[in-house]
Amino acid sequence: MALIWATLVVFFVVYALYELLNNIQNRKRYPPGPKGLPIIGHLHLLGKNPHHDFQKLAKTHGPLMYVTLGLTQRRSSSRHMIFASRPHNEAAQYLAYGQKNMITAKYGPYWRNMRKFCTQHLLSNQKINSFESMRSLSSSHLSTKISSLSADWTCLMVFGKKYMDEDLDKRGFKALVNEVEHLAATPNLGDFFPFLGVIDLQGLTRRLKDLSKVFDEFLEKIIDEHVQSRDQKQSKDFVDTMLDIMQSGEAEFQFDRSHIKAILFDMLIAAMGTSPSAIEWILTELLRHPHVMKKLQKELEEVVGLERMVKESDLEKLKYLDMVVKEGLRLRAVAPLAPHEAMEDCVVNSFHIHKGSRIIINIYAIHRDPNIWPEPEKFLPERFVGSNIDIRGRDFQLLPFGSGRRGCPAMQLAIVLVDLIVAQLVHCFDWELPNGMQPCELDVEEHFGLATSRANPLMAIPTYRQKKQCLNLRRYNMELAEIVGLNLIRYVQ
Ligand code: HEM
Repeated sequence: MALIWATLVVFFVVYALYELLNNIQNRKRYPPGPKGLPIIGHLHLLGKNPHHDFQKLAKTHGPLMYVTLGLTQRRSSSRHMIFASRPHNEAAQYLAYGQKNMITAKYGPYWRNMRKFCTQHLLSNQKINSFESMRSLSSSHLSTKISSLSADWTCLMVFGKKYMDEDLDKRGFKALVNEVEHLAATPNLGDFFPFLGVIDLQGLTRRLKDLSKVFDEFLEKIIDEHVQSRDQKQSKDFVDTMLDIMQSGEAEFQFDRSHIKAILFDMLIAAMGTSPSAIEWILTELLRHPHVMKKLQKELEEVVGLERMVKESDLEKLKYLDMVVKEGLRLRAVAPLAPHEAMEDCVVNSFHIHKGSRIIINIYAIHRDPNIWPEPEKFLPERFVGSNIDIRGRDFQLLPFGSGRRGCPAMQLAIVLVDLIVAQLVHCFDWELPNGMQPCELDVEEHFGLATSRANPLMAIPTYRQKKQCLNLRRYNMELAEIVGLNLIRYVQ
């Protein structure tokens, strides 16, 4: 009997040692991270500006960090083809017909084909150039009903015609797009605890359903109009081309009316939120730094003069403008967090990442990393003098448009829009702050959303500075200023 017990004890000891050794050998090294709470993980560490919170945590835990949010896991990380997918997104279930849009689509044939299609038929350099006349001439008689130039240009490019606020809803484009951006970025318990999505404790699902109904009716109307007018049209626009694909049945992926609506929705939201926010942030920094504004005006005077408007063809000669815009997009990242999903188990910087993990690239933190950018919190366009760092996703220290497969497909269009509108506003007007406010008093509080905008509207007083005062030009500029969301409190007569 004693022998049996001794054998069993030896067996268990050997087995335990074997298991221990095995575990040590196979132990996966996960990225470091803060201590989390049961069930909610690190959800309680995130406030109204999660990009700031992630940045603070990374100062303690390093650039590749592991946090768990509810029942899902997130890592702040570098990028790779394996991370080319997007995680589950509760808001897009309602607004984008079950993530059938491009922005939140999972990596796969549908996303690949739609991206290729949108790039070819809407966002290629050739297409963007073909809309140049629309961006200048038609602006002189912009409808005052749509208070957004971006909306106007987007409607023209994507839908083939302009739409008025009331075509969407009495609340108007800007208000509804703001609401979408806010809801899409609000931490939704359904994203982290899938079973809670159904209960809708935060009341978000009800608001999402309400919004999706308004947008759905608008997009249905656009498609119907295109179906009815197809035979009379000489040239096809973006919607017509998508209808052709749907009706031909030749798409290599499932493609019906809901897919068309999801893509149109993407373009509308992406275009209306991002570029106006970027412009508003750059103007904020110019108002906070009058010497930069003066230097930019001087460049514009030298290159363009004061006898005519800035044109798209002038942009490549405006080197200081390029630095101002780069620095503005660095300091005030409009899309501060890029959400991705790991498609396979992988190892990054010797840390193990599980398949299915959410990967969040904190563009905001990269842009303010003191190891890369001296005095990162300062607005210093001159930091780009003699530097060939660009914003097109090639240089990983400056990624306002992301990079790689999921990088912004509309980057070229966005750069033209932002450059042109900033140049025109600074060229046509001198700007001052209201009520004797000093430049350093102008706040930079952020409102986190799909596009992170100013929390408080920008108030500024423009004074007309061009020599030849042509009426159309004057009206155009006033509209431009309203369009980018500035609440102009006084126009100079
Ligand atoms: C200043 C303006 C803009 C900025 C800063 C910006 C930035 C970004 C960023 C950071 C991403 C995510 C990249 C990633 O996940 O790695 C993105 C994706 C995207 N953007 Fe933009 N964007 C701008 C303008 C636009 C415009 C005007 C449009 C449409 C007309 C647009 C359409 C899209 C789409 C469809 C995606 C998703 C691409 C995909 O997932 O495959 N963006 N953008």
